[in-house]
Amino acid sequence: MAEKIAIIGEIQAGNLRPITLECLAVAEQLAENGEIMVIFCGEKPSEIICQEISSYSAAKIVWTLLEEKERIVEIYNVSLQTIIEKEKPTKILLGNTETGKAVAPYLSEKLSCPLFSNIIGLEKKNNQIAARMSIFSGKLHQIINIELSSFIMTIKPNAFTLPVKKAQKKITLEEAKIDKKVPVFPLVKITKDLESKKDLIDAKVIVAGGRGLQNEEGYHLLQQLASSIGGTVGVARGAVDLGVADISLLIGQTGKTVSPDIYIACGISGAIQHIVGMNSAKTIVAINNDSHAPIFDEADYGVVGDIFEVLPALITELDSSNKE
Ligand SMILES: Cc1cc2nc3c(=O)[nH]c(=O)nc-3n(C[C@H](O)[C@H](O)[C@H](O)COP(=O)(O)OP(=O)(O)OC[C@H]3O[C@@H](n4cnc5c(N)ncnc54)[C@H](O)[C@@H]3O)c2cc1C
Repeated sequence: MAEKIAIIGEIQAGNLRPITLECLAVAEQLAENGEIMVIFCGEKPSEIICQEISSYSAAKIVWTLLEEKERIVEIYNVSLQTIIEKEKPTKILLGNTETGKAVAPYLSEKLSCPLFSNIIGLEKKNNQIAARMSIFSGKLHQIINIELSSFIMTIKPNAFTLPVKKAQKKITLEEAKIDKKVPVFPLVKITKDLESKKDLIDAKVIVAGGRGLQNEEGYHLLQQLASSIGGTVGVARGAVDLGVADISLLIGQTGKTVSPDIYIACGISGAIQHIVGMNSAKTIVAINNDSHAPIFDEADYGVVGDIFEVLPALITELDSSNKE
């Protein structure tokens, strides 16, 4: 059977999320000479996004529009199901993101298609696929041999290198018209998260703070450091409990899972519920006044010190080197 791989694309604030390209990297590994398509549910991809996708191996983009009041999981899932039932892909790839985690189990059940989630590595030999899966909140990796021709797979953000760009080619752009049903639970209101300008999940540099921030002044220092280094602010539970930061910035078991290139943990003890959300960061720097804090077991670089002394010094140093 010829491979036909569908990727569920994600657009945020008009930009293609890196996870969509990471799914393309996986699709290229799986497809060999098969067809790859990207499906966008919600908005029409811009010309720039179409051009970007056409530089990789995708041959087709299918999109469908959802009005703001229709952007709820119930309508989103049914719309995707309709497109997939028409396109009949052999494999479906999507990010292990908040969207992906809401869609993948639904599609798996409705299409009676097995789901492999949180994949961080892949090897294909003949017709057998060995997929590395991150399980138990990242504490273990499980390797599974897949001999099925059809499946759904969610890809952990930042686990795969982006595919190599090729010369742009012509790509088919097709709108899917879908009869949307009236939702059982209508949308009341969408509230925008004003604080986090960049999504934490896609951030390459994260400056995170915990209870050690102590007060608004500590949180302000964290924001200043983030701005000096071009990073995004995240927090551990202690900072939320202090009342200085919004829960939408929480990283960990009940918060977001992040995998940035650099993670700077300021006044965070390193409880397991926090660690599971950030331990796949490439480089971890910890600043804590307790040399025995468990966060130092995870850190590549550590500073034992008071954040009210270390952060101002770091900000001054960074700002002066930024000016040079
Ligand atoms: C079911 C469950 C789910 C949870 N989910 C999450 C989650 O998703 N994310 C999460 O973060 N937590 C989560 N928690 C809470 C978690 O167990 C910890 O309580 C929490 O991570 C601790 O946050 P913290 O590091 O900010 O605070 P603390 O543990 O209080 O640590 C503060 C640290 O700051 C240091 N410090 C204090 N003052 C200074 C200073 N001036 N300079 C430098 N260092 C200083 C201290 O030495 C200490 O190490 C969860 C807990 C449960 C039970």
